[in-house]
Amino acid sequence: LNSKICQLLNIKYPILQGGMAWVATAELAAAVSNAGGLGLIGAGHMPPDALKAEIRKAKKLTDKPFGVNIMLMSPFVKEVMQVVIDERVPVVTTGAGNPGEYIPALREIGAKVIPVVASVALAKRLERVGVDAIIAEGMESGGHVGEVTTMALVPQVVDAVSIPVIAAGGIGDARGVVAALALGAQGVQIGTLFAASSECTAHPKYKEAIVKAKERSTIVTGASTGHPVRTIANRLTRDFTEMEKRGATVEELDQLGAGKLKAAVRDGDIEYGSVMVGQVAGMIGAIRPVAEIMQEIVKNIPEVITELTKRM
Ligand SMILES: O=C(O)COc1ccc(-c2c[nH]c(CNC(=O)Nc3ncc(Sc4ccccn4)s3)n2)cc1
Repeated sequence: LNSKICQLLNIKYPILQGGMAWVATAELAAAVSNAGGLGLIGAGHMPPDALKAEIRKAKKLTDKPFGVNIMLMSPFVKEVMQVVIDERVPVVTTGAGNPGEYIPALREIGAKVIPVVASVALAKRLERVGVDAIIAEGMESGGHVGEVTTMALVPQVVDAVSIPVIAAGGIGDARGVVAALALGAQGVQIGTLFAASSECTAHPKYKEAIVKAKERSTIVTGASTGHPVRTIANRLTRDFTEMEKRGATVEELDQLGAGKLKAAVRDGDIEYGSVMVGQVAGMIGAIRPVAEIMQEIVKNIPEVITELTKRM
């Protein structure tokens, strides 16, 4: 399975692990990089020193390339960009915003910059400012989502830009990877499946919630705040939906959401926490080591393609 992404990022398989806030710590990122993909530390709302420590930990756990995902809504975005530059992190992905203003500084140190986008318009805007590739993320994914599905978004982004496109959202096995390649993507980004791994340091109750979830267990709330977020339906989403119906202000809703991702992922509060999980959770039946997850995907890709060609 060769792909421009493998050459661009110097990795064996064009499989990135989503840089999920609170979920994607150095242990998970290093395990995915050691397994031949690209691991990404999720900076989330981390202060700069915490991120530096995480990057140093990852450098001890793997000598393969790994990256950092910067959430552009973080109050520390400027400081963490500086940490990424000082630490010479080779790959930077960004989410929940437009990284345009940071691209010159990142390109200066030769970091590959790969923004996550949820629209063709943003993909075109960012190609123009010189990003290296685009992660087109469908609304099947967990966390902060756009409004277009992976199946519809990916081919339209592929047609709109000439830089490599990585598909994200709803990819849970080799069939999803082959489908993404068929849509014109050069690689995939996988979040929920890697969150359900042994090396992921999330709370066992958060991981158990992924294994128990079905394809209809998640709901998107917060559209009225401008940050629609996909999580497992629970008491928090019921309270959130109630408040939205009663016309709560954006501040009140953001107040309700604040700190709830940490509550779910770190403290295992899956009733009142924000259990950010994608729709592929329905096909995840167990927590497995990253190497096993990666090897099963890579082994099955040729079989999926052979099965397809037999039907031609
Ligand atoms: O159009 C523009 O200029 C920028 O607009 C954008 C709008 C959306 C996106 C986008 C969609 N998906 C992604 C990548 N995925 C994510 O960013 N997923 C996330 N999950 C949890 C996060 S923490 C958070 C964030 C908001 C509210 C509550 N918590 S961020 N980025 C990127 C840019």
